[in-house]
Amino acid sequence: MAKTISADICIIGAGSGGLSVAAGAAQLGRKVVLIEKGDMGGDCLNTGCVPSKALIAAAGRAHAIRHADKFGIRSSEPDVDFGAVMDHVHNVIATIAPVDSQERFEGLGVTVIREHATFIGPREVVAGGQKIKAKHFVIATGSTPFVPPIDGLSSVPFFTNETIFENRERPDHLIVIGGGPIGVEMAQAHRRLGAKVTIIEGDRLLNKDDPELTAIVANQLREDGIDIVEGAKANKIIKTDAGVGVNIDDRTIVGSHLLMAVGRKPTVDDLNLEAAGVEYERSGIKVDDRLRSTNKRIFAIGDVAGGKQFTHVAGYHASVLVRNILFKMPAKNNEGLAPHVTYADPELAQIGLDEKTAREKHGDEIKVVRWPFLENDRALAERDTRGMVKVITDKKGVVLGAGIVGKGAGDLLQPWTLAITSGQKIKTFTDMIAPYPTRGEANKRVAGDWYSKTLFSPRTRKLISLLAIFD
Ligand SMILES: Cc1cc2nc3c(=O)[nH]c(=O)nc-3n(C[C@H](O)[C@H](O)[C@H](O)COP(=O)(O)OP(=O)(O)OC[C@H]3O[C@@H](n4cnc5c(N)ncnc54)[C@H](O)[C@@H]3O)c2cc1C
Ligand SMILES: NC(=O)c1ccc[n+]([C@@H]2O[C@H](COP(=O)([O-])OP(=O)(O)OC[C@H]3O[C@@H](n4cnc5c(N)ncnc54)[C@H](O)[C@@H]3O)[C@@H](O)[C@H]2O)c1
Repeated sequence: MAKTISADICIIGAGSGGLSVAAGAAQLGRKVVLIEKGDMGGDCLNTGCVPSKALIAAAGRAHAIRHADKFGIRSSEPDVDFGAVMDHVHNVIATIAPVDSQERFEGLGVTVIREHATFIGPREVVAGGQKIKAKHFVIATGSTPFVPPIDGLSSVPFFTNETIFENRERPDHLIVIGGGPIGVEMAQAHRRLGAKVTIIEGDRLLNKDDPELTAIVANQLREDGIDIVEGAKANKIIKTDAGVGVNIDDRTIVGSHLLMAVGRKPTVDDLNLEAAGVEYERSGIKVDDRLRSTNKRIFAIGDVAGGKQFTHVAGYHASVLVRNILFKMPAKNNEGLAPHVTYADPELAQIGLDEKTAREKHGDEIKVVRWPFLENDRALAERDTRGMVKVITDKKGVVLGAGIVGKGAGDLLQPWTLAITSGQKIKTFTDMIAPYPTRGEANKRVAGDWYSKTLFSPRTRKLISLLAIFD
């Protein structure tokens, strides 16, 4: 007979979302059970954000060695030890892992069960030999790589994000199917670590972002030597002597290895959601604006909730949930305000509306301003002037969206995130004093540009000459 545990909150999944709820609820004195079937830390720590950014960092070093000559330092072809690069990647994971560990959470008072969880009723879950009854359940089971039913795919070995960081030998020629964030980040990292790389993208590269900005990333990828095939869906995969062949339209691209990066699938299988009265669809569990499922005692957060799939969104969902469940506040999910960053070089960061969506929503009642890093002294000193800051406002200057492409774009975007979250006008940026020389000055200059046409108009000049009477 299964042992029964009673809890205030039972969380399924110890990834970015589940861990945040567990830490918050336990520290607020609630009895929390956290169930995890795999590694603590979920996708982000083990097979997502952390290993990918560590690999990108190594690739950046290799790229810098190749291109040092512009600084008067002799360039050379770096001697990349791919196995040692993967050691570095796993070392970074191990360094961060204690924060997400079972020991840490048990130290906070959480009961951690390392088993697969399944619902057996609207308020009951079983995991291993234990039955958990709770006032509230949180499904934070994340997502897994979507593997499309492409003819022949099952006849060849292929990587996904779950296996690529275990590979210790540099691929001769990596074919990446999918030119979204995973495809782009992994393609550039592998190319810079010495592999030949081809990206096959059915639509256009990074198609969720502003094409004016993504074109700058695509240029760099091409300059790095990546072959990009856009508007071409992989329709058949064949096994070849070299490894793998991917048929697109009337030609076959042959490579040594294959990475599938065509999107994600919410982890809803094997949870027996029907028994709990929780409905789901292809994109994930159906939730209302308070993240409640069709069973009001069961919430869903993070990748499985069918919205934006980012670690910071899963963490934000957790905060919405804590306010709802513990503070009894009707907090609403407003993930539309979440920024996203693709960590290519140059980085690509976006918050709020991009130009196309802003025009669809506001017609011509918007103003678009840009400031290129070509006019930024720090960028010139660093000989890296790729990219720009692009800002969209309404007629009165309220910031609707901002997109940045360039070195450190993710960090540079943060004041715009604050401005949009707090409904500020672009004038806030002209008022601030930005330290010189920083890339952040571009944020002030783009705001200055918004006013310059008015400021340097004949009307203002006339006003200034009138005021000169008081000289
Ligand atoms: C290659 C890659 C790079 C990424 N880079 C970034 C980035 O730079 N920035 C960013 O913000 N986002 C990034 N993401 C996205 C980010 O990893 C996810 O959005 C985030 O991990 C989602 O968190 P989550 O808590 O919803 O799910 P997860 O972190 O996936 O956690 C879900 C957990 O639930 C467990 N689980 C599932 N079913 C059960 C069950 N029945 N019983 C018990 N346990 C179960 C799983 O084992 C897993 O540990 C990246 C993703 C990938 C794949
Ligand atoms: N920096 C980050 O924050 C980061 C990094 C990686 C992943 N992520 C998260 O993970 C999610 C998944 O990333 P992803 O890149 O796998 O998915 P994605 O859905 O963003 O991109 C997949 C791409 O594959 C293409 N595609 C689909 N089928 C194809 C086919 N048969 N042939 C050729 N192309 C095909 C699609 O057109 C699309 O552009 C992202 O949306 C994001 O939420 C975030």
